[in-house]
Amino acid sequence: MFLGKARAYTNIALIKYWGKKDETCILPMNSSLSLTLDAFYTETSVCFDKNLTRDYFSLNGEEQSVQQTAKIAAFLTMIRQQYQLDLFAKVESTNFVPTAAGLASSASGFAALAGACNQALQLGLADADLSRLARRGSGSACRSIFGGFAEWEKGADDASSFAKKIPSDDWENELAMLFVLVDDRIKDVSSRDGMKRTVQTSSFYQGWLETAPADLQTAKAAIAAKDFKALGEVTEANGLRMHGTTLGAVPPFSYWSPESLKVMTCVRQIRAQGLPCYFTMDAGPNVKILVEKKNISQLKALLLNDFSENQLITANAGPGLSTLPV
Ligand SMILES: O=C(O)C[C@@](O)(CF)CCOP(=O)(O)OP(=O)(O)O
Repeated sequence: MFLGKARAYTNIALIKYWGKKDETCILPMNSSLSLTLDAFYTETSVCFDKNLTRDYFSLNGEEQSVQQTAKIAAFLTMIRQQYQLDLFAKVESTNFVPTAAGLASSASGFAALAGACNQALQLGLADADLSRLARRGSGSACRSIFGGFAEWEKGADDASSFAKKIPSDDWENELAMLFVLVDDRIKDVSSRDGMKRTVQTSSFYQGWLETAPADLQTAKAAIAAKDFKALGEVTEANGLRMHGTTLGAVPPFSYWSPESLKVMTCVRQIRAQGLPCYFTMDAGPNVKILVEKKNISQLKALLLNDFSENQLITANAGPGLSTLPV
């Protein structure tokens, strides 16, 4: 038996990954940039065992169905092919998220799984190759190998598409993110399905591709200059442009719920009153607000006028992947 265990934290994209050039290899159409957070993480253990006759996956102590295990099994099959292995594995993941409000991201899960496999099989992968491995599980997972700010260079092929840490002089430690949980019954389109439909059918997708590279450069310059206003503005604009592409898809769709829009309006009003804060959203109705750590208490107090305490979760910058004792 070969055992491995790792912990990885979720990351939130400030410049979004939205659209694949290659579905099998998970190569993106554009480069992206994220902030790894400390509030949500996944611990994953893997056991490659010759006595197993198929892959098993349990999440938060519950055995998952074959269908739910499909993404994990596909990742393990890629590992078996890449490393000429004929062993099945048992994967056990625990998501440490303050609430079950669907915040657990595939990013922390697959980054942790990549780290656990690296340890179990003693692959000795350096960060760039670990990032590539995680990317094969879920694109955004490649950024969770690193703490703080990470840039996922889209690259041209499997070998050149991976993330790296952005030098920031630890500026991320002066920032925070406030999650506003929007309780929404509508079943979202998954990020994987959403970006596929958008790439294939959206009349606005070309506009996204034409603007994302400049947004990335603006965000990197803002980080280098520790310019919060510049980083916030490009984060909010880029997120809105990403979501704009879904409205042009066939059939059109949107991740925004009425309460999402209410949060966005609140953020704009609070910003207009002089507290710098900027929102971003991913493949769901929850809203993430980027704010300087010194202002998080005031922001939270203002939001409590419109939202309940248990809808608000604060997060600071988080660390990169760590392997754990097995
Ligand atoms: O995180 C971002 O850059 C933006 C998004 O979160 C916006 F929704 C997409 C993340 O997509 P992911 O779940 O990584 O897709 P996969 O590669 O199909 O598994």
